Amino acid sequence: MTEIRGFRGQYAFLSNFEPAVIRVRGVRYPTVEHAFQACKTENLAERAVIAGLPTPAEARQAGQQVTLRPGWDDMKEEVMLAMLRVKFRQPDLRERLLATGDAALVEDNAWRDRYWGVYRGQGLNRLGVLLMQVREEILAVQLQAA
Ligand SMILES: Nc1nc(O)c(N)c(N[C@@H]2O[C@H](COP(=O)(O)O)[C@@H](O)[C@H]2O)n1
Repeated sequence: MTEIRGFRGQYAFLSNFEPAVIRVRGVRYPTVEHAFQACKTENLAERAVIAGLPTPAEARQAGQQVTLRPGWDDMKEEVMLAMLRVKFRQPDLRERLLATGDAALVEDNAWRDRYWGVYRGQGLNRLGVLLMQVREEILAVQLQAA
């Protein structure tokens, strides 16, 4: 099976750090990373601060310091999936995701994240798995409509 390993270069659009406007409860976030990190808290003031941060790296850092909502660990995958569904509703991004065909999407990373990605060959690759799920969902809708 073909594998897309590492979301860089022509596949950088798969990264949560890439620009993609996401709206959650009326708030505009410039990337999935901003939106995901903001969803860690129910505190609207903290969410607003994250929404306004200039880079996804800063949003991620801010997300480590928010008042964590109860049960976050159990809901984080659902939240990530919801954000990715919104991101890939955008026609250009949807087409680029579909163009990856049936390639395995692997968030191979250098930042030692073995939950959302794979580091040095080991990891759950949950981001990659959720991206493949969104790709399947889009394809299923297209096939139904055909
Ligand atoms: N580009 C990048 N740099 C890092 O340092 C990262 N940790 C990531 N991973 C992304 O971070 C999000 C998860 O954040 P939490 O660890 O749950 O706070 C998720 O979007 C990963 O893809 N990326």
